[in-house]
Amino acid sequence: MDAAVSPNTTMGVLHAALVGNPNCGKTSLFNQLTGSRQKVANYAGVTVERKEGRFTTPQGRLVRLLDLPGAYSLSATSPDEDVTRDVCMGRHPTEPRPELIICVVSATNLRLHLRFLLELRQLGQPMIVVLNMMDEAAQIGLKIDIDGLRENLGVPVVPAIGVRRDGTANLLRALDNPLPPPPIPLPANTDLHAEVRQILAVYTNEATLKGEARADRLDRWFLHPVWGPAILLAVLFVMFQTVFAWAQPLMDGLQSGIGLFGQLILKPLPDGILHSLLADGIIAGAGTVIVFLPQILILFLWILALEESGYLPRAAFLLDRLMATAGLSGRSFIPLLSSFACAIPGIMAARTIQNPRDRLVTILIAPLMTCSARLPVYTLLIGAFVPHRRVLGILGLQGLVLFGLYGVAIISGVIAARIMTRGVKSDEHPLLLELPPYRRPNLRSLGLGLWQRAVMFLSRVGTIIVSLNVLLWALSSYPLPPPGATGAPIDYSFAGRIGHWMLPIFAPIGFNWQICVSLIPGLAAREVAVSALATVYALGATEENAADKLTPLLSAQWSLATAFALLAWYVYAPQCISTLAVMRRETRSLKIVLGAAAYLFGLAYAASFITYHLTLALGGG
Ligand SMILES: Nc1nc2c(ncn2[C@@H]2O[C@H](COP(=O)(O)OP(=O)(O)OP(=O)(O)O)[C@@H](O)[C@H]2O)c(=O)[nH]1
Ligand SMILES: [Mg+2]
Repeated sequence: MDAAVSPNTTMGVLHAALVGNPNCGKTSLFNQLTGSRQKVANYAGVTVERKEGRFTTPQGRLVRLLDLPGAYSLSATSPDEDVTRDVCMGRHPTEPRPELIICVVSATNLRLHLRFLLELRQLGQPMIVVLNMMDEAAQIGLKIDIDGLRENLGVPVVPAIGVRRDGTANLLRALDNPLPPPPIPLPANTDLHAEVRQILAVYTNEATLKGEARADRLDRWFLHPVWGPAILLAVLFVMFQTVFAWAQPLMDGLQSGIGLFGQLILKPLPDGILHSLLADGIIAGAGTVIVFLPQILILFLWILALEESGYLPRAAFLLDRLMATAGLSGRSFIPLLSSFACAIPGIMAARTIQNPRDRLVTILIAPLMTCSARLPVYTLLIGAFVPHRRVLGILGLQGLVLFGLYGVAIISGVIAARIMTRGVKSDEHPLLLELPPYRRPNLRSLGLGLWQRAVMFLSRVGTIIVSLNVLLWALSSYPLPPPGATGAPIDYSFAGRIGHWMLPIFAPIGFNWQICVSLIPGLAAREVAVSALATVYALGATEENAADKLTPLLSAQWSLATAFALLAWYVYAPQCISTLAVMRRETRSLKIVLGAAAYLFGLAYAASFITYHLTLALGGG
């Protein structure tokens, strides 16, 4: 291959960076090479910050590899692309200029991706070109003269398949060679577009490929002005129906498993502090939250499958009009959509938005998008208060209410954004959203994604949720009631007292003191509100195993108005501290964060107040 230069790097660590257009498979290659599990999805703008990994080539060369956000050019205009430009040009404050640029292009999208490749080539840095997605190129009959391309570009070119385990073999071999010499830059006034056309004509059979692409056929349905929105609505609808319908048997199984496990552990223990800690603090707390694992996984199964399918940017395109009503552009769609899993990646994904005003408004309304940690609270209350009934023969009422809660949150987000932007249309560039290819989700990566989610959820339960619950258990058990006291012991405890102190503030919106207590640990993680309720009710109850019966207990003790008011609270309340912390990091302003917390609390209080009194007036007392 090419002549060797800079032999010193063959001894030490080679410092390389993956650079290329969005969605060409950089992170997939990064994960394959380094064994990491960074997020991969089929739309532009998934990676928004640089990630580092290390690996060793077959010949034992140590490589430090950077995965960078995708970019369309080196004249970046959004915060995520800034990182890529700065690293490539050696201007990054903490990251030295990489010795080797691994330029990734999608073989199926050369017309777009080659332009950035030619721009990178002008940097005069050692470079290897990876032609990724060769499997899809083969499927559509696209042929590329790799040797010819290598000669034309003056840099090594290797084919790759980012989603196959052996798909990086050629790249690994190329990395074992001495560093290639830097390419000779084209004359400064070269028309890069003309150059791309020339390369395509000479080295590929692109012009001879016939027939309408599958994407165009599908887009005629999915982007149709009438069918498009109807399909989108149907997809979301089915999604929420299945969250209840498919999860129920699994949840019942888990519930009985946890019940049995509890009995097994608790039976030999005498009554006392240890028994109460285990039964009311840990098993009641963790058990009530773990039961929601199936629902969370079903929701994520949908999210992961949709992310891989290529449908999401189409949905963004359909909703561009709705976004314009809010004064935003379709570019805010993906950050907002990511917030349905969790607001934290959603707020970070706002880095892909160029316009600072749009970026800020998107960050401010991201917490209104229903994150998955709210699901346990929603389904606990829906399970307790909404009858398990069918509407119109096929639709489950519970799934319908859940769909409604998500809908209300989205509409509120649109209204809030409209107020913040004062309805002034965004001057963000018109939505030039790249429509990725449609792709059947890969079962292995779906399984892996779900596994990761399950591990994350369970480790959250095992760490933050259990510790907060044990703390709450202690606060709810001590101090012990004075001798001769007549009320329930929890009334005399710290938590009981705190709950009673908070009551005057929250009584007007229908909350009882138990709910007030659960709101505090819920600030750290929303699911804890559920486990906290379980603990507070278990300690307040006289019968055994009160925790298994949280659902019937709530439906017996709370009014419908209280339950609906709490649901309304959770639609709006800024419950999770980590979200506020990320907001602070991304906006670099405490004032903005405090403002966001204040507006969300205000909204939550007002919504609960209205819901409570409206339900009471309609006879839901
Ligand atoms: N069929 C096929 N799909 C691939 C290949 N490499 C990546 N993908 C898919 O392409 C999509 C994009 O992959 P990513 O690795 O997230 O792309 P990226 O370049 O990191 O994207 P950004 O972070 O947005 O810049 C995902 O759906 C991957 O599963 C490949 O070689 N073949
Ligand atoms: Mg990426």
